[in-house]
Amino acid sequence: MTVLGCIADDFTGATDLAGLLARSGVKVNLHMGVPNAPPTDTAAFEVIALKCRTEPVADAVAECLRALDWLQAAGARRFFWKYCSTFDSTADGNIGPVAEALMAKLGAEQTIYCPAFPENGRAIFMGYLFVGEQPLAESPMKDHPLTPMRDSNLMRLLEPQVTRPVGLANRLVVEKGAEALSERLSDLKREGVMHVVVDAVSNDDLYVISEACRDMPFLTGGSAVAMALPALYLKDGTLAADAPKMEAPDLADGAIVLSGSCSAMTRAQVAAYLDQADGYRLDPLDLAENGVDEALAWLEKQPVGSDKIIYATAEPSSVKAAQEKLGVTKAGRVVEDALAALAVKARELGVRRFVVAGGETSGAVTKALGVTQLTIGAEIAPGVPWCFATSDGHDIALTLKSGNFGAESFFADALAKL
Ligand SMILES: Nc1ncnc2c1ncn2[C@@H]1O[C@H](COP(=O)(O)OP(=O)(O)OP(=O)(O)O)[C@@H](O)[C@H]1O
Ligand SMILES: O=C(O)[C@@H](O)C(=O)CO
Repeated sequence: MTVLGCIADDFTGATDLAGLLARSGVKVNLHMGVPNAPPTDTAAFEVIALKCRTEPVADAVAECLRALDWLQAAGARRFFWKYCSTFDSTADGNIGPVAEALMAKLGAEQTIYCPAFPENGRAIFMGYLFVGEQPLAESPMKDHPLTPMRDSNLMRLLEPQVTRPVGLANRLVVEKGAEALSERLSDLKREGVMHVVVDAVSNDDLYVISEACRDMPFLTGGSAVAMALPALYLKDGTLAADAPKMEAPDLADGAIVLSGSCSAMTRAQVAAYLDQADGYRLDPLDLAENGVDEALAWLEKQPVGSDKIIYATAEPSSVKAAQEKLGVTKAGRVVEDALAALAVKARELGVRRFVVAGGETSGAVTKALGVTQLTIGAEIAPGVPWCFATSDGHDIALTLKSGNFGAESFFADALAKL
């Protein structure tokens, strides 16, 4: 029986969530896109990865409603809407509009918003989101290529995205425990507050939130607020433990790193990996004019077993220059299309391990590889597991790294782990 049906707004976010849920030992199924076939052989936790973070609002809402239908058909009665731990969105959405549409369909009167992920330095205090020790809007997220985050206050970020009132359950309440939090949520509900931002600075806070909210029909947040749910459901017998961890299949040596993330952490990771690997830099302006042939030719010349990286990762000034010339959407698209084509070429050349950095990038690459379902393997860094899939009849391993996650040595760490 599916206990929790989850919808994630990008692919790295979905593997992050699936990896944290699987830490508990329960079975997690991860689908890339809404499956075409009706649910069969379902798991306690079903996660559907969408690529809707920066889609037009109406498209994102429609796709999430389709995902909800599928998850309901899988038997789920509780649902989780996973977005980024840095609340990546614009004033138009999509976090709020999707939440309101799913709530309307489910008849849910209230939900919580908790993007905190303490193991990765995301904390919420008095409704303000911090990245490490910096408020969100002072962190490198202010320069994100698609969703620059220029305010740190989650209530102010959410308000323009929803039609119903937004409130806060602050850390002073969470600190008092699950009962106090439940009371605060009930008080807010009586006042007509439908959308409640909940503070959390530690995993203990997240546990309290899970305890208080475990039976709400609809929850929203980053991955970490869902992490404690399996343990709670196991404890009260709602769930029996399975053995979900998949041993890595036997894979050939070939590996490649494909990076389309321009986050501060990915920039450091790319620089570190270039010390040991051969690299090819993609330039969006050149791609828009001349296409991807030169990069494909470079890839063909690399030995299949060598350490190699193809990256569009660039400093904010260079991203801005490309966006000014091409427009934000086209600059992103030429890079995503190129990395997708390069992934397919790499597979044709015998590469079987793919390390991909960036959520949009991961969406483009997995789509091009025809990957629709993944199983979860070992965790490389908090929120970044190895995943296994088949592509064109071959077993492959993929890790889809959220832009900001992992240590500086992440790419080498990932490949050393398989
Ligand atoms: N040099 C560049 N100039 C302009 N746009 C770029 C450049 N390099 C990458 N991009 C685009 O920037 C976007 C980066 O988004 P992506 O989601 O892949 O990374 P991220 O936001 O860092 O990761 P995450 O969503 O996991 O946090 C993509 O659309 C990518 O194509
Ligand atoms: O929550 C996060 O930070 C990540 O899982 C993510 O969504 C990155 O795109």
